[in-house]
Amino acid sequence: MLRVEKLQLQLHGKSILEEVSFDLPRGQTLCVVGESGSGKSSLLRAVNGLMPATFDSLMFRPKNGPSISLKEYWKGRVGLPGSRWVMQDPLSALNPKLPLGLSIGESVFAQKLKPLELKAAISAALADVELPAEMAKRRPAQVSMGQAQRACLARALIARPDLIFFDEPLSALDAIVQKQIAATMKRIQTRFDITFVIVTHDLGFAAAYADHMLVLRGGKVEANQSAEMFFQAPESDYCRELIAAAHELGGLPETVAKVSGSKAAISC
Ligand SMILES: Nc1ncnc2c1ncn2[C@@H]1O[C@H](COP(=O)(O)OP(=O)(O)OP(=O)(O)O)[C@@H](O)[C@H]1O
Repeated sequence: MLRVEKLQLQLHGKSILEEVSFDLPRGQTLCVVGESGSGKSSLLRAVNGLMPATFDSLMFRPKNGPSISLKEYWKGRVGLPGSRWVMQDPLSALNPKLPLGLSIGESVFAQKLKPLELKAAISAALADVELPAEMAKRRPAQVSMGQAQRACLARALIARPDLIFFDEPLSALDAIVQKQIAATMKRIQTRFDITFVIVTHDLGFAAAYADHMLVLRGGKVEANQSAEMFFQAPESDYCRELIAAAHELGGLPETVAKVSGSKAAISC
């Protein structure tokens, strides 16, 4: 549903992304990993037309329509039709002055729902992310970080997106809440047939979650593989080293086979 061929991004004369390609089928998850500064967030922005990238081809196929060439679509607009974002820090993503219900409802204001319909849609979105309807009245300062991130998920979900971009969605949360929200994400992905692109530093999460892996290093692709192949037979020494390091730190499940690392240097 999202195919990117040879995307290049230069900012102020510096190469940020070089020949990045991937092809993500509908309903699946691409995890984008790589050390800090490798270009993960820039890739999400570039794929949404928010940065001046060049590419051979960038095609997006919404659920109920033919493929769209984003080069054409972006004449006069940005973003991908039917997509939403969930960011790393839920508290800065939500308006502190607005009750959560209004922040969630903002996503569908353009649909001009009647007040009762809007209220029902907000309650349903909250229920989808396992929050009670009364949360709609609370402001961000009156909820936990995990509840705030669930509200951000509800804000994305209420618009019934085809695709959600996540930028480090769990990194502001403790391990138990991470696990619970990851389970909610998986459930809503299956239920609503949504495609996910997730930037993460957490290889353990990627091992449990990804269908495809895109590993960036210094703006270049180190691996573009199915997750199964990536964890069994990674494409480069650097990726072997990443997996070995995650094993050493106890960040990968035992079911992921150990691969022997090389001497590739990893910085964070
Ligand atoms: N607007 C910008 N202008 C100039 N350089 C930028 C801009 N945005 C990002 N960069 C540079 O692009 C490179 C990649 O940054 P990016 O934020 O995409 O990395 P990242 O992999 O997402 O890092 P992190 O994991 O720390 O968030 C960095 O060298 C960064 O300084």
